[in-house]
Amino acid sequence: MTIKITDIIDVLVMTFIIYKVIMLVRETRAAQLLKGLFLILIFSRISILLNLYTVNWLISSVFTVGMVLIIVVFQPELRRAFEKLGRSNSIFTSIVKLKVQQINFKTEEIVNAVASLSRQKIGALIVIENGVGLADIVETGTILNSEISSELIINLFFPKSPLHDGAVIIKDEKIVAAGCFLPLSSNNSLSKELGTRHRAALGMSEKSDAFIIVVSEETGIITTVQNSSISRHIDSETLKNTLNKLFADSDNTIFKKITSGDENGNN
Ligand SMILES: Nc1ncnc2c1ncn2[C@@H]1O[C@H](COP(=O)(O)OP(=O)(O)OP(=O)(O)O)[C@@H](O)[C@H]1O
Repeated sequence: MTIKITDIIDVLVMTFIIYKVIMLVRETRAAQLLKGLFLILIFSRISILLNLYTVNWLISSVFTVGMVLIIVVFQPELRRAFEKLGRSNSIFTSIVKLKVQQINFKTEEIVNAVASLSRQKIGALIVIENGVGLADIVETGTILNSEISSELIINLFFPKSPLHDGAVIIKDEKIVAAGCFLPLSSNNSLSKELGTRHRAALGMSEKSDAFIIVVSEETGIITTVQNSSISRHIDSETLKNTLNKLFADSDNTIFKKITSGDENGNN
């Protein structure tokens, strides 16, 4: 006798179904009943094997009527069991919620830091890594690998801080490095009022798909740069929406759909 792959699938599916049923009815009145049904099934098989036709007929009849009775008598338990089954994807939902929280937290910390730096007119250059790796840029600065926090970002750009010169690099949930040197753009059409900080941001975006935030030391104006495109006079709300979308997009497609609005359903 050869065992086919479908036989294995068959056994696995049945094992899974039985396991699920046991888990659903465990510690309910229905558990006792299931044991009873199981015994009746065994007796039914035995009666077939021993050719006890009348006994088998009786058992089959009891079984059929029993099935109807089960549905009537155990209606509340069955309802609860199906409700439980409906909630069984709650682990998945929790993971998604956690991911949304992470994104919201990260966005909030960055936006708060940028808003504060802008108010205080402290120059800043923040690079958020996207699809293209920035290991070579990270190497030019000081490795931090710290949790993202607005206080840390503000501190790093504080004029007297040893790492305030250069760019902060953010990757996933970490501030990877600070004081990094970015490639300067040689674009001649860049406005004359924008100096080397902005030129460095543009240069970085010409070489990668990173999202770059610049805070001007002179004016406090917030500028964002991505794919060689410069957006000036960005307010906190716009930055928040852009970052939420950026982080959601860089996550996998399942999270993408759900995180298009924040936890409360607004964006
Ligand atoms: N290649 C670079 N990589 C990273 N940071 C740079 C680079 N070039 C300049 N910077 C940062 O920019 C600062 C100088 O900013 P500068 O005033 O020239 O630029 P800016 O675009 O006019 O900005 P701001 O409006 O803040 O004055 C430096 O102190 C340094 O922190």
